Amino acid sequence: MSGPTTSLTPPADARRPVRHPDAPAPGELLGSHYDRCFGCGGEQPHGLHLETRAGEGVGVTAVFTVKEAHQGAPGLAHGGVLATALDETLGGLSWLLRTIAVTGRLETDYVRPVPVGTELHLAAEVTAVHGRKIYGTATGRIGGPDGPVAVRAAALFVEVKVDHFIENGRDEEIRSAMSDPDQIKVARAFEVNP
Ligand SMILES: CCCCCCCCCC(=O)SCCNC(=O)CCNC(=O)[C@H](O)C(C)(C)COP(=O)(O)OP(=O)(O)OC[C@H]1O[C@@H](n2cnc3c(N)ncnc32)[C@H](O)[C@@H]1OP(=O)(O)O
Repeated sequence: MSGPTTSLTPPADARRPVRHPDAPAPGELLGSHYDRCFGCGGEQPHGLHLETRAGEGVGVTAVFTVKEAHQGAPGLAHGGVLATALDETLGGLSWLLRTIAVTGRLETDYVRPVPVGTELHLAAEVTAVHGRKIYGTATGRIGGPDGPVAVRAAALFVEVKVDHFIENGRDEEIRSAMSDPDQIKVARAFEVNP
């Protein structure tokens, strides 16, 4: 069979994830990796404005407030928006490994409806690493970190170099990002072997 292995179960010889020694301290706000990001960008008016913090171990937490613009059914969050919130939270794990990685696969379970106005408390952790593959899980709870689980995800991220974005992104945004010293700083922070 050709094509990628799509299993979200880490292989038997996967290694335990290790928090990078220079990872942000537990509780520290990670900040946005790109200010126009739909998930976390402060300059993205249509975005989710997710704020993610480093957690203990190789974990992060985030809070997403479901707004009127995030509806699918009347008064309820759209499933795709919730998947985005999970994806973005899982993306924040890059800061703890100090590895740039993109989503290869994301599986989402929708456990209960999420009304507009809800504060969704998200938590994600890396569960295993195998070569360039980073396995993670995430949950979203209603109203607080111990609230009822509304959504769950399992994901496989694949490590990439900064070139992944330079080679594939639209020229206009790449040029703008490359001329922004803050953006260069973010990219450098992840480049363990520049
Ligand atoms: C600065 C931080 C930036 C963080 C951004 C966070 C934003 C939130 C997260 C996102 O939404 S990222 C955007 C959505 N994702 C993408 O746009 C990724 C699009 N896909 C790709 O670019 C490529 O398919 C990918 C980089 C994922 C893989 O291509 P490669 O050619 O680099 O990988 P390769 O085919 O060599 O596979 C490497 C390993 O990963 C496995 N793999 C690759 N794609 C997979 C997949 N889709 N599902 C499962 N496994 C996959 C593959 O089987 C293989 O496993 P083995 O090492 O065991 O052989």
